[in-house]
Amino acid sequence: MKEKIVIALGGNALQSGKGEATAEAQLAVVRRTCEHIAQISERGYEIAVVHGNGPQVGRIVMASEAAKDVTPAMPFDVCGAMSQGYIGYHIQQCLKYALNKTNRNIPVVTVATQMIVEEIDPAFKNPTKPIGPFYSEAEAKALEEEKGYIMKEDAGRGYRRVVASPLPRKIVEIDAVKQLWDHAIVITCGGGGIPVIERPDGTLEGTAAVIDKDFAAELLAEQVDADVLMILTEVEKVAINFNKPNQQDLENISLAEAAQYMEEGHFAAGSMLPKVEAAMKFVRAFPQKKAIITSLDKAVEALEGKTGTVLTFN
Ligand SMILES: Nc1ncnc2c1ncn2[C@@H]1O[C@H](COP(=O)(O)OP(=O)(O)O)[C@@H](O)[C@H]1O
Ligand SMILES: NC(=O)OP(=O)(O)O
Repeated sequence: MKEKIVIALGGNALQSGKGEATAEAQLAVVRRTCEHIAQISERGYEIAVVHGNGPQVGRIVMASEAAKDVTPAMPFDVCGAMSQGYIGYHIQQCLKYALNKTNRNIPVVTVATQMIVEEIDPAFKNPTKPIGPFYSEAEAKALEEEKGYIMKEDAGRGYRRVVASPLPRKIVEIDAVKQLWDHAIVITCGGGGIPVIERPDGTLEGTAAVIDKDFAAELLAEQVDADVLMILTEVEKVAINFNKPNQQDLENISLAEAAQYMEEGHFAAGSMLPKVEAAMKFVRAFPQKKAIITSLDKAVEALEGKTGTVLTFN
């Protein structure tokens, strides 16, 4: 039986390091990303793809607000849905092309995916998720005053707007994803899913937030009984003492070791921490399975056990 893998794509899979925001720039990066995903598919894995959307949804919100004199501004959840649509479209187009090059006619489909979050999630009172472009400190202060945004420094890279990032609780379209699984590569839970709150009468209501895509990918991996949760980012391995002279890259780590390093503060909040937390949650739920954190270009090698940080229960 083919192994199932849920792949979470980090920011560098969608945008160049310079963060150029045009659709053309994104398409060029996605083209390269999809070559790697096609290679994974070629190795015989069944795949679902989850992608981030922080920069994209931030820019859609900005564009929508800037155009409000011409056309009504879109609510935040709708902007999230738009980001799923255009990122999914780019991945569909490029992945299909990459698969066809190896004569593998596998359908690729994006599911606009809603994710139930809890209205009482404390994240709504403590926004942490960076979205949109980077700003200088002075620009950030001006935006706080002008627009009431909450701006925070993002891992030494500049200031960004932050929004609430509640935990994903339930994938609304999970039955559709499961049915599609045997027939297609499914792009789902994009941007962590469109955050919705379930009312007592069963209706769903979109809310202003951006869910962490690594946590969403983990939930998906649990729900589809995936064999591997693979989180792809910029670094080949997770490290302790990251960016310090005594940095040490981690290869195979147990749940207990990961917990200890986390406790010691080795993983930066908002960047590596959610990835390690998602990986830990997956192996806690499925002690026989593994989570891999590595870079896009090392994904195939990591699946062959040659590199990456591999987290297992023991
Ligand atoms: N302990 C660590 N080990 C490795 N990378 C780390 C660590 N702490 C922080 N990082 C940084 O976190 C980044 C990944 O987070 P981020 O860029 O936010 O993710 P994404 O790939 O999902 O966009 C890495 O590229 C690295 O710069
Ligand atoms: N939604 C989400 O996690 O996006 P980023 O990966 O771009 O932060």
